[in-house]
Amino acid sequence: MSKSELVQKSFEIAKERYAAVGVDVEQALKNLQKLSISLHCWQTDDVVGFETLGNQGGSGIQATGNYPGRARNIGEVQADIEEVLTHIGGTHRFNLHAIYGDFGGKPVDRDQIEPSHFTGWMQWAKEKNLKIDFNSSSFGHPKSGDLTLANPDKAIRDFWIEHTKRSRAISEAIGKFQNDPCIMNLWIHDGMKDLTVNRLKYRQILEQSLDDIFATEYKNMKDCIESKLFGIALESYTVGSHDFYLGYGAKKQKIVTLDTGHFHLTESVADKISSLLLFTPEIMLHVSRPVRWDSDHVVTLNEDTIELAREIVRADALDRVHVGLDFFDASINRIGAYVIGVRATQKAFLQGFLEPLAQLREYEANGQYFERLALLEEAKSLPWNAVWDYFCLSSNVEVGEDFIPAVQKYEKNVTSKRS
Ligand SMILES: C[C@H](O)[C@H](O)[C@@H](O)C(=O)CO
Ligand SMILES: [Mn+2]
Repeated sequence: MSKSELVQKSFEIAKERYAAVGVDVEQALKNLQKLSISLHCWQTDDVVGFETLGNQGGSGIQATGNYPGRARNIGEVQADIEEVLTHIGGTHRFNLHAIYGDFGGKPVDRDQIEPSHFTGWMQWAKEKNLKIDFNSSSFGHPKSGDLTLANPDKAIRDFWIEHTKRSRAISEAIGKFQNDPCIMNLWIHDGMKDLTVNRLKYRQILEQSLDDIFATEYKNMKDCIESKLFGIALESYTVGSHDFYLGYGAKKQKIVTLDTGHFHLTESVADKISSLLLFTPEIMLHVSRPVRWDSDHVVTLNEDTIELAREIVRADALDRVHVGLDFFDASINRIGAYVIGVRATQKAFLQGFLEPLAQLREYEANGQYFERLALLEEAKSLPWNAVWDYFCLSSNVEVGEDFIPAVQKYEKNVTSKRS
């Protein structure tokens, strides 16, 4: 029997097995097909970008590793993303940072960026059937320091306010061009290495900066605000903490971004979904994998990711949740990193779509908690992977580990030749 016949046969059996617990597999496949994941540009080149002045690094984040083949220009980022797309089913988005503009070799400072620096990206994305999301970039610049939008120094603060306003205008232009809202994320590293006696003051300044930035209403972009627990060399205090942005988001109806690497390791990000859905308009996710800290490891199919996906499906909130990735591992094949991360995220959602929810909820309503736990446990080993293989087969992408040689081939022919 050929591999595809085997996949087909296993799928038919899985379908029956799932039907027995009240799950419609065809519907689950449709849902998975609709799940659009925003591929972050920064795994291609270790968050360096293409500014002529150069990204200085630092500002609380750090890509570690020196695996060969980093993308060195826009053409290489695009080629790498195109390669990634050949290994994943579904239709996806592309998440661009402001430092990845096409600056034509000119020194364009961050308070000077314009939509014209991103028209090439828009054109490319249209050709590749991708929608673009956007991010302001406040890190890795001579004016980044420890404080940007929360800086008491008006000149520095105004520089970053201008950058962020321009990032919103660029997002608006992108959204208009692609006839689909561009989701713009705002993350700043602002904080203190050591103890501060001015926690309130910096947060007051940040609130004022955000009010100024968000004063212009746009129709074709949506604002997201991303908190963080701490950054490297900014361990004692983060101005934009989760409480801060949760409060701001609820008050001003902004989208709160949940980066799964930005919380205490024993904190459940999945548990936050239902609360945010009640008080904020939508949710943006940065799916990541923290190992001991916000290490930005490649997403894998672990308990945290599965539980996060399940909570979104259980809340029937896919139309209010934007799923993006955020990892940057420079120690392994970067294209492989994307493929593993996207596929793991898709698998997690597929498991959510295949959950025997009606039966579980019936048990819960009846107070049958043994039965609920038993079915939750059994559901883990229902043949979801047969459905996954079928999704890959019918999406014309490699089934199972077959993507490994395909990624190796691109490495041999393309990325290994980059110096
Ligand atoms: C490069 C991204 O903006 C960055 O990863 C941010 O989203 C973040 O998570 C910082 O830790
Ligand atoms: Mn993030």
